[in-house]
Amino acid sequence: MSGIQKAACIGGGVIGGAWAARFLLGGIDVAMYDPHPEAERIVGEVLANAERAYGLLTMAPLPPKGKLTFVKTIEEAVAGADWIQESVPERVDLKRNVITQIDAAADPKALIGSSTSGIMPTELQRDMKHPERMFVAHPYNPVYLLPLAELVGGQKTSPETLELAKERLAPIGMKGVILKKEIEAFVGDRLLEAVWREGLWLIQDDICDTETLDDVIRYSFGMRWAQMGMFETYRIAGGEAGMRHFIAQFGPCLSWPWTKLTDVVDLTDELVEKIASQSDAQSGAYGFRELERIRDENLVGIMQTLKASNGGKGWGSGKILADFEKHLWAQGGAKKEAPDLSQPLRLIDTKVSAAWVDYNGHMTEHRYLQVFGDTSDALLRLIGVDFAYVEAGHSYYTVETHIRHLGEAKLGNRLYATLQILSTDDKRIQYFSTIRNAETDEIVATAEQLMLHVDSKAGKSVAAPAEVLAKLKPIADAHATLPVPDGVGRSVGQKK
Ligand SMILES: NC(=O)C1=CN([C@@H]2O[C@H](COP(=O)(O)OP(=O)(O)OC[C@H]3O[C@@H](n4cnc5c(N)ncnc54)[C@H](O)[C@@H]3O)[C@@H](O)[C@H]2O)C=CC1
Ligand SMILES: C[N+](C)(C)CC(=O)CC(=O)[O-]
Repeated sequence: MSGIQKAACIGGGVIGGAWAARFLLGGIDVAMYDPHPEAERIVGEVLANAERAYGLLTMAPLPPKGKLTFVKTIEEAVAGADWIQESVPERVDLKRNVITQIDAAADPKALIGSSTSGIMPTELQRDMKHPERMFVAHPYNPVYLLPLAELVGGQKTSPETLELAKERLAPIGMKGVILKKEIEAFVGDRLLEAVWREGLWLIQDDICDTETLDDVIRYSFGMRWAQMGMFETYRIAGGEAGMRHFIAQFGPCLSWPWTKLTDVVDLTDELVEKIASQSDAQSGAYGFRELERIRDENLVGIMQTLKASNGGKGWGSGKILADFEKHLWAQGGAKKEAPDLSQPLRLIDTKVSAAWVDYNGHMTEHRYLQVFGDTSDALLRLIGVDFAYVEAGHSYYTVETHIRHLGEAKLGNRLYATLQILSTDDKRIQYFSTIRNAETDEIVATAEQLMLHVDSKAGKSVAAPAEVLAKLKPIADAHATLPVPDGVGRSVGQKK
């Protein structure tokens, strides 16, 4: 995957700020131009929320954060950038002027994406000298979490540009979807606007208020849409007879008078006030950034669940997350220094996130196992048992775990985990992991575990190959000289 080396963001509001966060957390330096007097504060707040969300999203090693520079002109921003993202307000004249200015100053090979929600790229590239490298890269809010960018070319965009854009987005965890033709509002916003238009009528006509309308979405089809789209969902809704039956049954409803679809409600001051005050009653108890954080935690939870779906292969946005993590591990793993074998291996650094805390106000039981599991995975990667190894049909499975809870971990506590190998043979690894509070170094929990090397297709244990054992042996030999940790061999309820 050949990625972006340096990005420029022109416009740093809701979307430009979140693009910057996506780039920076992907390890890419960003030059930002936005004349707003508070641009630095606004982008800083978006970045803080994005960092918090990534901390919850993944244990994979993120690259060192890119450097963010605020500059005074478009020319300064685009200098040396190979991806330029325009995110200025949605006005054709303004966007066209800004894009023409970018075009004049940028390297002719740099890609120029526009965040526009609906303007055709042909309109935007009209006055450019190098229009072949300009396209729409329409993201979804929050750009740093939602992986999609609709890639739309105009009449003068080259097909190679769209393919290259797709390729460059992949290493930062994004999925570029190339549309076959340009159309106003692309695919996503055409669908969203149809739903929004109908929603506005339902409020205007006092059928429901904003809260009821949102409840209808989030308790029903909103949940479906997070994991399957419209057509896959309706295929299932057609029962055993599938899509043809679904269309035969529900297709005729489309011409019943259920909907006002193409009529646009008149957004009078009165209607705007009605919607705004209903929305205040619904969500006004939360501040804006607080609502963003709640949204981010929910999105993270959904993506993590989808990552575990489909027999662990990942599904939808969870598959994109799994692929992103593979990339991060491959990158981060390659840069790792040789481990210090003279002591237990420090393999995991993490933080207690809001989603990990239970009704007792501290880290809940199963998250300990998650940290210990991640520690085991880190050992496996160290000895060459990585994604490619597992995909090829072999792995290590955990067959026994004994966890002792010795301290408390509270929300936001930084933790680290070390691992000491106790014994090995060609099939088994017995080891002892310790989670400590990174600020106080106090032990929070320990786990003694046993893993077995398996042929996952045959479903039975087999000896690990020589190349894995060769990487394991020096660690096991070095750890055999360390004192046996306190707690090894303990059973439940046993006195010291
Ligand atoms: N807000 C959303 O949900 C989404 C917005 N978009 C698109 O992203 C673009 C930006 O929208 P938002 O971020 O929501 O707007 P915004 O109003 O939050 O941000 C626009 C930013 O552009 C800056 N700006 C104005 N003139 C400028 C110029 N000449 N050069 C550089 N910066 C300039 C403003 O100071 C402001 O910070 C629009 O094209 C919009 O359609 C796309 C997807 C979702
Ligand atoms: C409201 N909007 C048209 C700017 C929304 C988008 O373009 C995409 C999104 O994030 O919903």
